[in-house]
Amino acid sequence: MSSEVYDCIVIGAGIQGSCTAYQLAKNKLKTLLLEQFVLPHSRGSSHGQTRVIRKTYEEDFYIQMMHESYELWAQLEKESGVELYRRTGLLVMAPENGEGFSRLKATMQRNKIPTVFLEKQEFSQHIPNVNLRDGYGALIDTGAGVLYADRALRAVQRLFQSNGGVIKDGEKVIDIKPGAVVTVTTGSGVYRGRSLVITAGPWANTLLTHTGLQLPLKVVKINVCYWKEKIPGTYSVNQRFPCFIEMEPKEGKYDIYGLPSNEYPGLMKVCYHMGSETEPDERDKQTDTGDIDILVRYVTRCLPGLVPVPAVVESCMYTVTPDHNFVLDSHPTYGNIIIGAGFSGHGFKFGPIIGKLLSQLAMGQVPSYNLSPFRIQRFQSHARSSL
Ligand SMILES: Cc1cc2nc3c(=O)[nH]c(=O)nc-3n(C[C@H](O)[C@H](O)[C@H](O)COP(=O)(O)OP(=O)(O)OC[C@H]3O[C@@H](n4cnc5c(N)ncnc54)[C@H](O)[C@@H]3O)c2cc1C
Ligand SMILES: O=C(O)[C@@H]1CCCCN1
Repeated sequence: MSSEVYDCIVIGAGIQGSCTAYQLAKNKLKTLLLEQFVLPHSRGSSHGQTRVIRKTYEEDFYIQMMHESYELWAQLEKESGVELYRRTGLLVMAPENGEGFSRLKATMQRNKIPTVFLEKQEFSQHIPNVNLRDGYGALIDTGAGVLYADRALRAVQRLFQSNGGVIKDGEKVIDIKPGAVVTVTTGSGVYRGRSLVITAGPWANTLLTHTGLQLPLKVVKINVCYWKEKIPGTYSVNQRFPCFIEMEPKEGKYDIYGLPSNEYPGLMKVCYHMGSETEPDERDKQTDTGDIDILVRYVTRCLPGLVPVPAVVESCMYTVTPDHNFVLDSHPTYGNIIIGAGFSGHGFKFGPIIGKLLSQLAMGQVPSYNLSPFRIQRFQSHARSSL
């Protein structure tokens, strides 16, 4: 074991761990970022070319965090010199008189988010090649867009290193010994840190076992489906086609969403916002395609310009909490162990602000947002502490 003691060790170099490590290094803390796989990899939750960024949320607290997150993404673009965000707008379709849509509209208005409400008659003029279901309303969050995910992850990791941070990839953490100085053992080394941040995505509970804590997290495999345009360019980012979310689609219980064709020319990404449960190390053994059946019916009904058979299917994982809100908190027993987990399929856009908040917790500072929606305590009967 080296006698070196880091100010902070971060486990997991997905978007949340990388953004946290970057914030710590920027604050001049001696920081080590450990990653089990050789980087870059496609086995967790942060890989792939694109993610949606939006302020379209029903809860004020997410909108407030997104205001700052947009600013931090813009700063990252500036510091890295890499384009990370492309504005496309986000179309939301939902049952017009449903509770979700009413709540969403009210929150958008209350927070003065630039929004265009589309009447049924003008819908097809603004959004050609999309069939709006009868009884469904539509709005556009005009500032929403696409984040270039893989590019963003690389940029943040580079900035972390250029601020003096150390990344050790291909090093799986196999043990954690809590204490005033935490000892972390990997397959090839032993490291010590005054604080520890666990941002292990789908593996959060595997690591938390070493600290006597389990969270109510469900890991699901998402089939990331790309669909071929019958006429290339119909749904292209270059034609200013927006991202979209359909809430409460008739075809399934969860949202269906899409991003304009961009990363694979002629192919549009359309996915189901849920999947089937999996062990993170056994992801490829989960072969359920019930979500794809739902998507085939949806594409056939709603997106007539796409061939209703997926042309490419990739894999990704969500780590889902019971209320779909994140976990951003200190460990209930060990105050110098910080946990960022359960991003429930919507955490990427928050990466920079989550990095800031987790770094504040690791530095013992008061976090700049009220973190009560994200506390471990909210699970009460769910969270099992074996200590
Ligand atoms: C298909 C899909 C679509 C999505 N769409 C959106 C979207 O449009 N907008 C949005 O905002 N969000 C979206 N998300 C969610 C977002 O991508 C995730 O919330 C985010 O990437 C989670 O990041 P993370 O760092 O927590 O996890 P991960 O990226 O999984 O990172 C955790 C890391 O920890 C490492 N690790 C685990 N165990 C160990 C160990 N023992 N030792 C060392 N390292 C370890 C893992 O290898 C991994 O690299 C989507 C997710 C998916 C899957
Ligand atoms: O976080 C998001 O914005 C998207 C919305 C749709 C589901 C996947 N995640």
